[in-house]
This record gives sequence, C-alpha cells and structure tokens, in this order.
Amino acid sequence: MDTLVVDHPLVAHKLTTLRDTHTDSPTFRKLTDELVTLLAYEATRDVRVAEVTVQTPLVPATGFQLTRPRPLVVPILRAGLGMLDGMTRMLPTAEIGFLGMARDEQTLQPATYADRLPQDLSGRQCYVLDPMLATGGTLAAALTLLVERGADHITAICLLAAPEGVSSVEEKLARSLGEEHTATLRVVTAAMDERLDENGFIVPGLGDAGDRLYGCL
Ligand SMILES: O=P(O)(O)OC[C@H]1O[C@H](OP(=O)(O)OP(=O)(O)O)[C@H](O)[C@@H]1O
Ligand SMILES: O=c1cc[nH]c(=O)[nH]1
Ligand SMILES: [Mg+2]
Repeated sequence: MDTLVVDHPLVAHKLTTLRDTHTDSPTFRKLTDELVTLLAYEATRDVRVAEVTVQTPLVPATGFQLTRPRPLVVPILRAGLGMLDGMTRMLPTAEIGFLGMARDEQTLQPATYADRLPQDLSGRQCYVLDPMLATGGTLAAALTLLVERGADHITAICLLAAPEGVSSVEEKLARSLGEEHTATLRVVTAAMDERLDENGFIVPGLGDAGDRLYGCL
C-alpha cells in the first residue's frame, strides 16, 4: 500500500491549528474542510480521465474529462462526514456512498453500523474519507469491504496516520484479501505522527476527531 504524506506549508499550517486543543468546533470543521481540499488535489492525481475534443471559440482542442463510472467517495461516519464537502468541491460529479463504523473504546475493534454502498463496485475508483488512521482496524475493514465488492482503485484520505496503523492495515489486508487481489490501495495523509498511546489514540494527534468536529457523542 502506497502512503503519501503531503508536504506543503499550507497543509502544515492548517494542521497545526487543528491539533491545538483551544481550537473550537466551528474552526475545526472549517480547517478540516480546507485541509481535505488540499489533500484531495494530491489524492486525485491519478483519477481516471479520457482524452476528448472540445470546440473553443477558435479551434478544436484536445483535453481530458473524468470517465464513467464516476468515482465513488466514501466518508466513514461520523468523523469522515466532516471531510465530505471539501472532497466534493474537487470532485463535484462523484457519487457518494456511506459507511458507518465505530471503534469500541475498550477492545479498539471496529463495528459497522451502516452500509449504504452499491453492492457491485466492479471497476470503481473509490476515495475513502476518514480523518484518523490509528490502529488501522477501521480502515482495514473498510478497504476489505470495498475490494470484496469489486473496487479496483482505492485511495484513503486521512488527516493523520500512525506508523503502526499503516503497518497493521497492510497485515490485515494480506490476511483478509490474500495475495490474489489486484486492487491499487493508497493512503494520502497530512502527517505521519509518532505513535499510538495505550488507548489507541494518535500521539501527538488531535484528540477524538468526531468529538472535536461535532461536540461530543
Ligand atoms: O484506526 P482505528 O483504531 O480503527 O481508529 C480510527 C477510527 O476512530 C475514529 O472513529 P470513531 O470510532 O471514534 O467513530 P466516530 O467517527 O463516530 O467518532 C476515526 O474517525 C476512525 O474511524
Ligand atoms: O487519535 C485518535 C484515534 C482514533 N480516533 C480518533 O478520533 N482519534
Ligand atoms: Mg470518535
């Protein structure tokens, strides 16, 4: 799985304010939205396009247009919802499917409570939105589900990732999908943080992304 850490001063600036415990929810939501748009620029670098010809007022011109089937954007509820508008600003014609997943605070295992995705994702290019890649359990389960339905190119956009989480996603996918699948899997993140703490929180991190976006549970 390719992992890209987006190295850009505006990303670093916005992320620093996002981490600040004094940043309130309205500001946190706005910064998340802006950060996702910056990350989406890198994450969509290999979005599928085809050559087309258009007529300018002067001459025919060769250019590119997004192909069909349209890309599928998949926010993982709850916190991934805070990334949806920033993503669809860059990909307004994308379709949107929803996955509701919550991590048990004791066991750290993810449970899926909502699945509003097409059953058949054959040949689909997907963009998964989840701000935090911590132990990796949530992302591994989401990627497994999408690949099992036929998605063949999936990019996860995360605000923060932990190194042990990325390794764990790779191990879990090797177990759940085996070596046979041919899907391209990528993670694009604003930062690779130091580590996880004993409660599975990313350090230094930004705390509980869902709570900071929406107040509390
Ligand atoms: O990598 P993991 O260890 O699986 O943890 C990451 C998950 O935890 C958070 O969601 P949470 O379960 O808190 O749900 P929420 O979005 O409803 O707050 C986060 O948005 C990820 O989905
Ligand atoms: O640091 C973390 C880990 C999981 N979920 C969060 O919201 N934050
Ligand atoms: Mg949460």
